[in-house]
Order: sequence, then structure tokens, then C-alpha cells
Amino acid sequence: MECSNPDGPLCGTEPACETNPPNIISCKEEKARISRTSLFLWHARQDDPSALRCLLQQDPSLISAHGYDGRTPLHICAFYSCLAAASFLLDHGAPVNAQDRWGNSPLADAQSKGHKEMETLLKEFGGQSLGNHGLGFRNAAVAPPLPQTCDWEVDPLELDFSKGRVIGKGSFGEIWKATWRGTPVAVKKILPSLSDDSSTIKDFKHEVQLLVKLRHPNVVQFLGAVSSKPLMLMTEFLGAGDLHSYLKDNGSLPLAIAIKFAKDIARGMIYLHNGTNCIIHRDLKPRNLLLLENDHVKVADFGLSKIFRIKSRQAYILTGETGSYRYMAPEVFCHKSYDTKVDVFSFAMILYEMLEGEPPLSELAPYEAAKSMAKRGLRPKLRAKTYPPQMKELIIKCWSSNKEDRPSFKEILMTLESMQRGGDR
Ligand SMILES: Nc1ncnc2c1ncn2[C@@H]1O[C@H](COP(=O)(O)OP(=O)(O)OP(=O)(O)O)[C@@H](O)[C@H]1O
Repeated sequence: MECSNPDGPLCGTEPACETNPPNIISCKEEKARISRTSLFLWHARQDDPSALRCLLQQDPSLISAHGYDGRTPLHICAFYSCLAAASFLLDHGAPVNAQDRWGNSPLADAQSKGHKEMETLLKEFGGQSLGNHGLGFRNAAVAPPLPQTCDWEVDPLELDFSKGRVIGKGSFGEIWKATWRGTPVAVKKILPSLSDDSSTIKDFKHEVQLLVKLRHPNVVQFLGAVSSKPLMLMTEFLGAGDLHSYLKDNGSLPLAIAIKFAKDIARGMIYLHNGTNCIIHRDLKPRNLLLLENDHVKVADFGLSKIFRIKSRQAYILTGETGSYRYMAPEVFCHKSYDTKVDVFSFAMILYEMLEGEPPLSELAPYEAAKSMAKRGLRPKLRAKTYPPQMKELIIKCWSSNKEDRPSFKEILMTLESMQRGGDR
């Protein structure tokens, strides 16, 4: 399937029925809606993301479409292992745990058919094995319900913004420095427009439940969340700024510091990628790497992007905040199925930026940079003279077009350690 522009123009719009009386319009519209739904389900079965994209652009509500027995396009993809279409649907916010009239979720369908790759993909998006396969399949395990009480809910009245300030703006909302029970914290206020349906809030709660359990010295610590509107996420506050600003102020880093930072990032990523809930960051970039006063780095802003990403795409474009594109792996740009190796690709771009002192392909706009990398295999030129051959090799491996050729973060850490030992001698 040819890679298409993820924010491409509308493929076609339906003519407005301005002269028809209202009852004829609604009848016509209803018929059109039903036929669009059938078409959407059919293209899911054909594993055809381009056709799905065209229909979705005409009618965004199709993302929650289902047939009369409650089976969604994602159920169909899961059942027939249509990976490209499933990946597209998930990227565009399709409800991953929708249950059909037998109570089965897409993951239960994939499991019943033994589609391993599909299972992995659905789980990455929070898929749960729900239902009992009343169609005659073997029973699937039902995920335990979330506990009714939670220890992460923050009372918004306890958040004091009076002496706070906005410290950053992302596509999901503003980041504030605030005080919570006397402690400085960073609070991300999610744009109200991104949390206007109950399923988003449910997904949000589920995700926070996972994130709040994470603990690692190189991962920004989640402290809690407000699950009423506006949704808010509270993390520890890191006062030394982010890597983007640091590089802007200081230019390229000496090799030893770049290796030190890179090791911290690799350690944080090993933790995220290898826990019981494998977390793929998908938006690793210098702005999401926060510095500590003692020159250590922590990985921030992971986990929730998949919930708000599609909804925020519009805001993303409107605010011109397209910085993430520059670090984006080709398979994400092309809406293909992907795994933890997308973060390795982004890491290569960050390594490059730390050593060269300028963003990768800075001569191109972020979107153009991502497109050239994905479609033409273009890569930034390694110009700095200070690269030891091992570092050059590492960067080139990490930004391989073929994700299988990219090393894991465990391997990356080992290479960085051996480089550091070489430098010490
Ligand atoms: N815990 C924190 N402590 C201190 N500063 C933070 C913290 N979290 C975020 N920031 C600051 O806020 C900025 C914006 O963060 P945010 O994660 O919302 O935006 P982004 O990653 O640039 O955008 P997007 O979420 O759209 O990818 C960061 O680059 C950083 O400077």
C-alpha cells in the first residue's frame, strides 16, 4: 500500500441538499450513512487504509461505526488479521475494546484465531480480552475490572495555580507549574475539546492507572490525575528545562555529555519497553526529555498520546505544533503497524541533534523532513568530526528504514557503555 499523507486533503465531500425538504434530507442522509458504514466495514475487510481514510474524512463518526450485531471495523480486522487497516483504525481513535453483541472485543477475536501480530498491536493500544465467544470459539479470558477506588485521583481544589505559570504548550493542552500540598508539580491541563466523550475519559482513567505504577530514575514520575473536566495530569516538576532548550542555548554537546544523556534516555526507555505493560513512547523528542540540575535526563510525556492523538491532530495543525514529525519513524508517518523500534528511530535523531547541535534535516520543515525520510529514505548528514566510528555506526543502525535492523535499547545501552569505557582509557 502506498504511503499517503496523514493530513492529506479531503478525498471528496458530499453535495449539500439545500433545496430538499428536511424529512427527505434526513431520510437521504440516513441511507447515505448506512451505506457509508457498510463500505467502511468492507474496506476494513479488504485491509485498505487509504479507502478507510477517504471515508473517514467525509464522515469522522465512522470511526465508531458498527454493524447491526455490534461488530466494528476493528473486530473485522482482528478476525481476519488485516494489520494495516487495524493499525490505521487504532491510530485514528477506533474504540479498541468495543464489544459486539456476544460481548467479544477485537482482541478476543484475534486470540480466537491465533493472530499473534494482531494481538500484539491491539494490546499496544490497551486492548483487553473481553467476552466469551458465544459464536462457538474457545472461551477468552475476561480482564479483571478496574478497582472502584483509586489512589491517584487528585482533588482539583488541592492544586494551587495562584503562584504558578504556564511552562509549556503541547498539542493536548498547557503545562502549568503549580503547587500541590506544598510541593511544586507540573500539571498538564488537557484541552476540554479533547475530553468530551465518556469513552475518552474511561481510556484516560485506564491509562493513568498504568502510568501511576511506573517508577524509574530516568522516567518522569506521575503523581496523580484529575479525571473530571478539564482532565489534568500531575507529574513531578523538573526545574532545569528540556533538552530542546538546552541544545538551543548550548549548541552541540561534548561527546562525553552526549553519551551520558543518551545512556539516561536508553535506561528510561528500557524500563518503559520491558515492563508488564510495554509502553511505546511514540513521541520521543528533545522537548520530551527533561533535565535535572545534576545533568541527568528523564523521559516525559509518554502513555497518553495514543488517547488524544487523533483528536488533537486538528489542534496540532492549527497551532502549527508539528515538531514531532522531525523525529517520527517512517512506519508511524506511513500509518503502518509498528512496535517499540519507533522510539529507537527517534532516539537516533536525538543523538544526532545532541552531537551536531542542530535538529535533524533542519533545512526542511518538520513535516517535509518526516516525509523525505519515510518516502525517499533521506537521512541527516553526519558532519561533526568528533564521532568515534562506533557512534556513527550506532546512529545509522538506529535510523534504519527496516525496523528489524534497529537495535533494542538494551543493545544501545551496551554500545554506549562500551564507548564510554573506550573514552575513559
Ligand atoms: N514535569 C515537567 N517539569 C518541568 N517542565 C515540564 C514538565 N513537563 C513538561 N514540561 C515543559 O513543558 C513543555 C511542553 O510539554 P508537553 O509535553 O506538553 O509538550 P510537547 O511534548 O512539546 O507537545 P506534545 O505533547 O504536543 O508532543 C516541555 O517541553 C517542557 O519544557
